[in-house]
Amino acid sequence: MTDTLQTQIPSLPDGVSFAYRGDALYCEDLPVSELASRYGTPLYVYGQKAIRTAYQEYDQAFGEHPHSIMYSVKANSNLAIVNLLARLGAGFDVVSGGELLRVIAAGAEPSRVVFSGVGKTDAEITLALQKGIRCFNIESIPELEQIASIARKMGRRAPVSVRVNPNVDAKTHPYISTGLRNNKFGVAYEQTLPLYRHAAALPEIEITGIDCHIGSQITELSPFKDAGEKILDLVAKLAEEGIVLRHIDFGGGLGVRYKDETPPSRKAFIETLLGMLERRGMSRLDCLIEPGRSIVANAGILVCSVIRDKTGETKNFAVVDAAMNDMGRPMFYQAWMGVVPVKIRRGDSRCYDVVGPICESGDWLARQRTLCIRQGDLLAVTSAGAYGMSMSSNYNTRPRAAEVLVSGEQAFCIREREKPEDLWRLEHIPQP
Ligand SMILES: Cc1ncc(COP(=O)(O)O)c(C=O)c1O
Ligand SMILES: N[C@@H](CCCC[NH3+])C(=O)O
Repeated sequence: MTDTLQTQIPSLPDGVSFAYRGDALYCEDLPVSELASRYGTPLYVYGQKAIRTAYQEYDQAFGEHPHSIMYSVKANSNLAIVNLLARLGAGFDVVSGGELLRVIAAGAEPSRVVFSGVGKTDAEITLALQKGIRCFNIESIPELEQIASIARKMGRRAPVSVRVNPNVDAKTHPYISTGLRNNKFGVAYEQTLPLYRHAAALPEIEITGIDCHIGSQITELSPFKDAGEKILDLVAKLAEEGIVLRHIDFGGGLGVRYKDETPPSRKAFIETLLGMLERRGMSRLDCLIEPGRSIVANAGILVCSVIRDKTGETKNFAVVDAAMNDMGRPMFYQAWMGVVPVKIRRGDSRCYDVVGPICESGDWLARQRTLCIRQGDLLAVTSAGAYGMSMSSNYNTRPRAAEVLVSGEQAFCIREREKPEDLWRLEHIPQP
């Protein structure tokens, strides 16, 4: 039962905002244990320095090349994080009217927003036209017709860029792969040129660019190169026909280290994109990217408390107060998330499955981890800044966690912990 003596400092995926000082985990200049006692658990903690650094690495890698970094809001849509990125100069990739209103509420300019998604409703298209977004990334021919018809009625011209499905394997989890022919996303490669020709003939449509996004958590450059070259072939063919684009949007998708992945650096990723443009003499094109995970994943942790140390017949369970409703990635994608102690304990360690209190066997955060813990100890799920809080739910009437943004020695509560009564606030009992 007793394994090894846990004395080593666990490795963290990215040391920008999070590091151990002695035995204690810190977010920038604050001990995470102090944040947990101040705000309770489960608690999302984000380091602003990691977000800032990631954004600036992208920005600097572009050098003088005209570019826009359109942060993909779905990764982490907290107003404070969107606001921080807006102040750094980011634009935004949104996929719903809600996300559009959210970025405007956070202080972003609608003219710096691109709107992606296969199912934009009439109400969302109307809202986006009223607000004056930078462009729609259109994903089908019927969507083009619908946007044109709404723009006509409003007496507007709609800026559009076509999201192309290049039929390229992103070599990632099938649920987060989006650029294969059988995925629902984008316009089929072969249909793209006829669609542009048709769009160019519509007076309500203003063609601005071309777009592709082939998936998420991509850890090699080759899928980006394969997709990029195919898109640039289209740009060249369009130019021959007199359809001149202003921008090319290579989408997001750059992976991060959760465990031992070695994704390309942000710099290498951008150099690859710019290299492709230069080789084709297309350097005048404004270059857009839509990163989400690679800006926020390693800028956040999810702090939880051990409720029970439950020794099973065949397994030990560390039952914690965070669950699949707080962090769904393990359940959705069998994703490996790091789990580290907030204060390192010296002593005998055992092998645990780290699980939540929800009534589902899929409610696990990590499996087979060697930990030295006691009831009441704090653990941190690492790399939790992306697709954590933004995918959370209230399943089992569990109030969502609080969120805190740390800057040096200062912590700011950027979302209060929900109260149970918040959860039924919109519900009504019919009168008998
Ligand atoms: C259209 C679009 N752009 C950008 C992103 C951001 O992807 P990532 O978080 O992998 O950078 C996504 C999500 O995969 C997306 O669907
Ligand atoms: N939710 C996914 C990423 C999806 C990207 C959306 N296009 C994840 O947690 O890995």
